[in-house]
Amino acid sequence: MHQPDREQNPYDSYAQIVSIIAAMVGLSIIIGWMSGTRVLTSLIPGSWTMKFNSGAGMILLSISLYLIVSYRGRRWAVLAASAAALSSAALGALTLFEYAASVDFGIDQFFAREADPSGVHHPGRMAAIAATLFVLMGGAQWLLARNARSRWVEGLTLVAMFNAMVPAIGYLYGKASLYHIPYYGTMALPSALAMLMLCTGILAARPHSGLMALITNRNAGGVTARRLLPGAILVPLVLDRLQYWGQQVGWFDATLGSVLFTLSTIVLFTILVGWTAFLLTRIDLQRDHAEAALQDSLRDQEQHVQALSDANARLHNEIAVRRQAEDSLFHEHERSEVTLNSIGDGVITTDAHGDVRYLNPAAERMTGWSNAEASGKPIGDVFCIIDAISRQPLERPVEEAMQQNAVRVVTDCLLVNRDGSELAINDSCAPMRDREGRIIGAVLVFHDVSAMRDMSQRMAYLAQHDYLTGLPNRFLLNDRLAQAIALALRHGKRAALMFLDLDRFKHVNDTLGHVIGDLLLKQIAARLKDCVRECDTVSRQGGDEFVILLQEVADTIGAARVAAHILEAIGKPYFIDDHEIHISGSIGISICPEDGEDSETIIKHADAAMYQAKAEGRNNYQFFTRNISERAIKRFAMEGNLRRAIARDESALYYQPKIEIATGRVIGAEALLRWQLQSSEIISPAQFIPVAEESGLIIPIGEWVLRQACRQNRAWQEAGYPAMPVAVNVSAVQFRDKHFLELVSRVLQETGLDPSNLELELTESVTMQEVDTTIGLMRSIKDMGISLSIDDFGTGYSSFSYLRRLPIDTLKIDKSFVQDIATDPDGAAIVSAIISMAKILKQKVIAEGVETPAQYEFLRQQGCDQIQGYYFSEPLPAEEFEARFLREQVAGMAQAERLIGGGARH
Ligand SMILES: Nc1nc2c(ncn2[C@@H]2O[C@@H]3COP(=O)(O)O[C@H]4[C@@H](O)[C@H](n5cnc6c(=O)[nH]c(N)nc65)O[C@@H]4COP(=O)(O)O[C@H]3[C@H]2O)c(=O)[nH]1
Repeated sequence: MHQPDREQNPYDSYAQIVSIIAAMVGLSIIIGWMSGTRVLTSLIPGSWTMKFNSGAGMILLSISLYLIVSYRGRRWAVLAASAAALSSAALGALTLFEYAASVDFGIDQFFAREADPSGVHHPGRMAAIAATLFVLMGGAQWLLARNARSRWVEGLTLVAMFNAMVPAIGYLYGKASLYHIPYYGTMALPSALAMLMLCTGILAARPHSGLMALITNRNAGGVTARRLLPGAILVPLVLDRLQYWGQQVGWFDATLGSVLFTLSTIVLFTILVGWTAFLLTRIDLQRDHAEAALQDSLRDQEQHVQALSDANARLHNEIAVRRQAEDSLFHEHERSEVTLNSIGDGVITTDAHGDVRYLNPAAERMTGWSNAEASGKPIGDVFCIIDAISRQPLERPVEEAMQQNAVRVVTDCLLVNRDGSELAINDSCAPMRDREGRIIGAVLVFHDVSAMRDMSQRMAYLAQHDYLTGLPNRFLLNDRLAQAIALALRHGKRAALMFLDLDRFKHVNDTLGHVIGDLLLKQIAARLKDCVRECDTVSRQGGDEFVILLQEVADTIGAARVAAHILEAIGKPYFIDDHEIHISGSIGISICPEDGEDSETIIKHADAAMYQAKAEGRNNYQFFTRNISERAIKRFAMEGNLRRAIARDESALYYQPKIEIATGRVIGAEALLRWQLQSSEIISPAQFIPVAEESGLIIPIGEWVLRQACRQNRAWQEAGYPAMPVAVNVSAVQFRDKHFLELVSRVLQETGLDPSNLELELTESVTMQEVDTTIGLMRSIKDMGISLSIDDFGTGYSSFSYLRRLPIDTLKIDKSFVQDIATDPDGAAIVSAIISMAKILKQKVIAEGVETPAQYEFLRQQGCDQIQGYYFSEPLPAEEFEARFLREQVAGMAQAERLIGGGARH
C-alpha cells in the first residue's frame, strides 16, 4: 500500500478530500438508485434528483483525481487515472451525442431504470450541462494524469468551473433557466456543487502552474490573492443573500437593504484589505528583519571568508614552499636515480645487518638478481665473489668494511652470477654513515673488467705466441725449456730439444709467393702438433725454423722415433691453391742433461746437429755429438772468416784448361775459386763453398766469380787471344735464386762478353730437383746463347729418359769415376756407358780429374771428347793461364800434340 509522504503537499490533501467528497456524492447517487432511496439521489431536500450516470461519472472523476495526487509518477496510477478520466469523458460525450443526434444508445437506463417523470424527455439521461462537464473535466484530468503542466488542464477546468457555477448560481437565486434547459435536462444542485469542488481539486492538483501559481506563491501577490479572492467571491453572494432574506422577513425595505449591502460590502472589504495590508506589512517587516539579519550574517560571512582567504593564502604559500622543496627533492632523487641507472658500474647498498637494500640496473645485470628479489636478502647470497686464480670464495668485503669502518678494495676477483656464469670485476666497498656518523650500512661499487682482462690475456698470448701459426714463440719456449730442464735435473729424467729447419723453403716462397708460403707453414705447424704429446711444446722460431721440446723422454731412441715420425709427417704432399707442394726438413736433436744443462747450450747443440743433418743431405735427423760440436765451431769460424775475406778481397779465380782430345788444343777453361789467406794458405772451395751456401754468402760470392770470369775472358779476347768459353760453377742456392737469370744477363752486358763464350756448370743433383722448374730455367739460359754442362755426372743416378729432357751441351764425368778407370772394372764400365749415352744424346763428354796417361788413353779409346785434369794442367792463376796457354797458343798446342802423341805426363 502506498505510504503518503510525511510532508504531504496541503493542496494534494485538499484534492484528495474533494475527490473523496465527490466520490461519496456519486456513491450516494448510485446507492440511492440501486436501493430506490430517493433522498440519496437528490441529497438536498427539494433538489432535482441526480442521474445514475452522473453518479458513475463523478465516481470515475474522483478516483482519477485521487490517483493522480496520491500516486504521482507511478505508471500504473497514471494509466488507471487516465482510463477513469477518459471513461468519464466518454460517458459525457456519448450523452451529448445522444442529445445532438436524437439517438438512444441505451446507456441512460443501463443500470437504473427511471420511470418517465413528467416533463422529462429522456428518462435516466443526465443533463447536457452535466455531460459537458464530464467531457471537459474528463479531458482535463486525462491531460493532468499525463502532463500536469499542460495549459489545457487549467483552460478546460476553468471552462468547466464556469459551467458548473452557472446552474449553482441559478439555484441560489431561484433562476431555473440557469440549471434547466428544456429538452437538455436539468442540472441538480448537488451535482453542480460536487463538480465545482472537483474543479477546484483539479486546480489544487497543480498548485504551482498557471493561475494557481499566483495564488499559492509566498510573495505579496500570492498573499493578496489568497486573502481577497474568497472575499471577492463570497462576500457579495453572502451579503446579497442576507439583504434578500432581510427584505423577505421585512426587517428593512429595498433601499435600506441596498444601503446595508453597500456599507457591509465596504466594511468587509476594508477589513479584508486592511488585514491583507497588515499581513503584507508584517511580511515586509519580517523581510526587512530577515534582510538586516542576512546583511549581518553576510558581513560575518565576509569576515569569515576574508579570514579563510587569508588562511588559504598562507596555506597556498606553505604549499608552494613545500612543493618547491618536494620538487627539488624529487629532482635530486631523480638525478641520483638517473645517475645510478646510467652508470655502467654495479652499485649495491646494504643496511647495517648486511641485508641488501638496493641494486642499480648494472648490478642487477651482473648479479642476475632483480632489485625486488634481492631486497632484504643477505649480501652474501646476492654478491658472491671468488678469487680469480685460486677460485676460493673471498672474505666478505661488506662485513669487513663495516667492522673496520674503512674502504675495502678487491681486485682480480670473479663475480658468480645467479645463473652460474662468472664475470671478472674490481670491487670497492665503503661503510655508509648517518648525520651522527653511525654506520647505517655499506655501499658496494664494482665494475666489469672482463674486457680488460681478456685484452691483457690476449696481449700476454700474443707476446708468447707466433702470430702466423699460433704456436708458442721463442720466449714461451725458453720458459718451458727452463722448466723442463729444472724438472729433468731434479727428477733425474731427460728432455729432448729438436731443431727443425725446412729444406728449401725459401724456394717455395720465391716461386709460389709468401701467401702460399704462409699457408704451408700453418699446415706444417698443425702436422707437427699432431706428432707430439699434449705436454710437449712445438714452437716457431721464425722463418722456416721450428723447435720441438719433448718434455720427458726415456732415451735417445724415443726422441729418434718422434723425429722420424715428424720427418714422415711433414714429407707428405701439401695441396694449397691447386699447388702440390713437397717439402722436407732437417732435424738436429740435443738431449738434456747429456748435451747441456742450460737452455742456451741445449738450443745451440740442437742447432749444430741440425746443420749436420743438412750437411748429411737434408731430410734426416741427427743427434748432437762432440764431433758435430767441433765441426759446428769450425763452420761458424769459417763463416766469419769468409765474411771477412769478402770484405778484404782475399779471393781469386784460377783457371783450369779443357783439352779437346781430337786436336789436343785448349778449347776452354773452368774458373775455380780460391780463397787465399793473408798467410798465403789457400783454402779449398770444397771446404768453404758449403759454408757459403748455408750462410747465403754464396750469392755475393757467386756474383763476384761470374763477373770476374766474364771480365777476364773478355779481357783475353780484347788482348787478341782466340775466343773460347770459360765455365763457371753455379751452386744450387745460386741457381734457385730468382734473380739469377737477370744477374747473368746483366753481367754479360756489363762485361761485353758474348754469351757463347760463357758456360755454366750445374751439378747433377741440382738438375734433379724440381725438374720442371729446373728445365725451364735451363732453357732460358740456353736461349740466351749460353752453354750448359752437367758437373759431377754419374753421382746422381740420372735416368736416360730424364737426361734426354735436359737442354745441355756437355756431360762432365765426375772425377771419382775417372780415377777408378784403371783399377775398377765397374768404374771403367760406368765411364764407358756415360760416353755412349752422351753420344746417343748427341752431347759432348768431358772427363775431369784426369791424372794419368792410362786414364787419358782409356777415355780417348772410348771416344770421350774432352779432358780436364792435372794430367794436362792444374788450375792456374789468370796470368799463368794466359802465359802458358794463350800467349803460347801454338806452342801450347804443339806441346799438347807431343804429350798426346808421346803419352808423356805433364
Ligand atoms: N784430384 C784431382 N782434382 C782435380 C784434377 N783436375 C782438377 N781437379 C779439381 O777438381 C775440381 C773440379 O771442380 P768441380 O768438380 O767443379 O768441383 C769444384 C766445384 O764444385 C767447387 N767450386 C770451385 N770453384 C767454385 C766456384 O767458383 N763456384 C762454385 N759454386 N763452386 C766452385 O769446388 C769444387 C772443388 O774445387 P777445386 O778444389 O778447385 O777442385 C777442382 C779442381 O782443382 C785432377 O787431375 N785430380
